[in-house]
Amino acid sequence: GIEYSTEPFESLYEVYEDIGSGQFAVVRRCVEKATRSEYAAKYIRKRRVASSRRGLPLEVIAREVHVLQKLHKHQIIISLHQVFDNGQHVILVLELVRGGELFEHISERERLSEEEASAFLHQILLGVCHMHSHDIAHLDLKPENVLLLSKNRQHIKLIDFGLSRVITDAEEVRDLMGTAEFVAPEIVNYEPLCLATDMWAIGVITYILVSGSSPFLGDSQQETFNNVTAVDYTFDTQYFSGTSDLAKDFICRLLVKDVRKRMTAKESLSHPWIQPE
Ligand SMILES: Cc1ccc2c(c1)c1c3c(c(C)cc1n2CCCN)C(=O)NC3=O
Repeated sequence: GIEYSTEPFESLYEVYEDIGSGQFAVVRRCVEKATRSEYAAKYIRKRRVASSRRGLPLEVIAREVHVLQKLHKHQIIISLHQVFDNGQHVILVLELVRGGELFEHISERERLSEEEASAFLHQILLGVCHMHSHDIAHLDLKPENVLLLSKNRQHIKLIDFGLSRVITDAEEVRDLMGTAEFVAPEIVNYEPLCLATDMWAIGVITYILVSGSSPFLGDSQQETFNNVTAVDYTFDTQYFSGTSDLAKDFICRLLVKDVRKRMTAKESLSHPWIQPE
C-alpha cells in the first residue's frame, strides 16, 4: 500500500489557505510543485503519548489511509494521492473538489426539488454501495461530508473516512459517536454497529434534502438522542405538504430501529424514488 513519505512535505508542495478544520485535522489547499496540480492536504495531528487527548493514535490514522486505499478508485470516493509523516502530523494529500459542501448547497436553497434530491441520493448510494461491498462502513455520513465537484453540477464526492471501519462479524464495534443528528439508535445504545448504520444516516440526509428540516434534532444532544432511540419523527405538513408518498416511503424504510429490517444500500438503489425514470 501507500508508504508514508518522510520527505519534507513543504519541499514538494506549496501550501495555501485553510479550507476546513475538524477536531484532529486541518485541511489546506496545496499545489504539487512538480505538476502544478492542486490538492487538499489534510493535516492529522499525531498523538504523542497514549494518555494525551490531543491528536490521534497512529493506528486510527492508518485505518483512514487503509480505507481510502481500498476504496478510492471509485469515482464517488475522494481519491488519495500521497501520504506524508512529518513527525507532528500525518498529511493526507487528497483530490481537491471545488463545489464545496452539499450542506452549503442546501442552506442556500432551503430545500431541493425531489428530482435534484433523488439525483444526489442516487450518487451517494452508489458510493455507499461500493463501500459496503468491501464491508466498510463510513459511520459519519452527513451533508458536510458530501462535496460537490462544482457549484452547478450534480456530481459529488464522499469525504472524511476518519470514523470509517471494516465491519466484520467477529470484531464488534460499539464505542463510536458520529454527529448526534445523524447517529442511528444502535450507536446511541452502544449496540454493535453495522453497515445498516450508514443507511439510517442516509434516511436522515434524505429527510433534510427534501424538507429543509431535521427529523430528530432537539434542543440538546441528549434530547436528540432520545428522539433517535424512540424513532420519534413525523412528516410535519409544514415541511412535507408537497412531498411525494414515494419519497416518504423511501425515508420510512431507512428510519427503522431494527437494523435487520432497514433497507440495504443495494435495495435502496432499486427503490422507485431513486430509479431514474
Ligand atoms: C472547496 C472545498 C471546501 C471545503 C472543503 C473541501 C473543499 C475539502 C476537501 C476535502 C476534505 C477532507 C475537506 C474539505 N473541506 C472542508 C469542509 C468539509 N466538511 C478533501 O478530501 N478534498 C476536498 O476538496
